[in-house]
Amino acid sequence: MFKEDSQRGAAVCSAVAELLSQGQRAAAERRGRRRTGRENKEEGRRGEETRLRGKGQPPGCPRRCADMNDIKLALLGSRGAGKSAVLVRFLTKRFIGEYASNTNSLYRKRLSIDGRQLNLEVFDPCSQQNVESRCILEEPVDWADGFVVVYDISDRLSFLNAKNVLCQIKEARMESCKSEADVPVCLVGNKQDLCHVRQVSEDEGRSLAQEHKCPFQEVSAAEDHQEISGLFTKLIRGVMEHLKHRTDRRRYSGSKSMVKLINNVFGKRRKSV
Ligand SMILES: Nc1nc2c(ncn2[C@@H]2O[C@H](COP(=O)(O)OP(=O)(O)OP(=O)(O)O)[C@@H](O)[C@H]2O)c(=O)[nH]1
Repeated sequence: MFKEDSQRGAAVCSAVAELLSQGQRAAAERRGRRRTGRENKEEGRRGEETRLRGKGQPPGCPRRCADMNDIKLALLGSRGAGKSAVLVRFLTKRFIGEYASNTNSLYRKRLSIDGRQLNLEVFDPCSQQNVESRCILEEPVDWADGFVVVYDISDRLSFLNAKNVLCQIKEARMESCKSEADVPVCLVGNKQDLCHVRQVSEDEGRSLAQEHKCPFQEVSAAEDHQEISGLFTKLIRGVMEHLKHRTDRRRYSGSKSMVKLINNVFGKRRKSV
């Protein structure tokens, strides 16, 4: 059981590290510096799908007005919790059933919320990669504006992982941006249709969300679209509000410490390359 827990923890760690490493490449592009051979190689390997667009401004600068319409979210959670299913339900209203687990995906969609045209990007990391080489962060990162943390109500370990992830996000935020409001996050208890084999009560989910002051919803990606849509819309509104009030995006140290903290929890040591 411990081994499985540690594997799941490693998977979450991998997801965050991958997210951060993508932000690192985007930050490098923004600074307009030449990328190293290693970065070019990695970029080529991952292909177009996960490539991020540079914004032409250095990390730490406030967003320009146009950028306020670019919303970036990331899904985090245990392997098999239903991250892809939840996301695809939101984006396409469909439930496909099986999703590729061995690739990272960056989904893009234009949508309108409260009369504003938004460019949404959602990063859905694969949680099965080798963690060893990925828990490394040495450059500024500036990517996700909000997080969706997903667990499976029929899998207690996935709930415990979600708890850890929420703590990491909070701690990293406090460390990097003391004066800033918490980063928008929502907690999703997926697979509500499996309530006959439930291992996590709805009250537990709700009280965890209250503890972290984030919205919570139990959903079934297999059966329902409305609740998932409502949850994402709420999160995106939160991100829009958050971006409006944010003038200083000092994610550098926060992102570094996020990886460090996650590594601490899951027993990984930082390495240099
Ligand atoms: N019964 C039920 N099954 C679901 C639901 N959502 C997802 N699943 C199933 O759970 C399995 C995992 O779903 P994914 O969306 O691939 O989970 P994931 O978190 O993206 O997994 P990784 O990509 O491996 O990290 C798939 O077989 C889905 O069909 C749900 O709401 N109800």
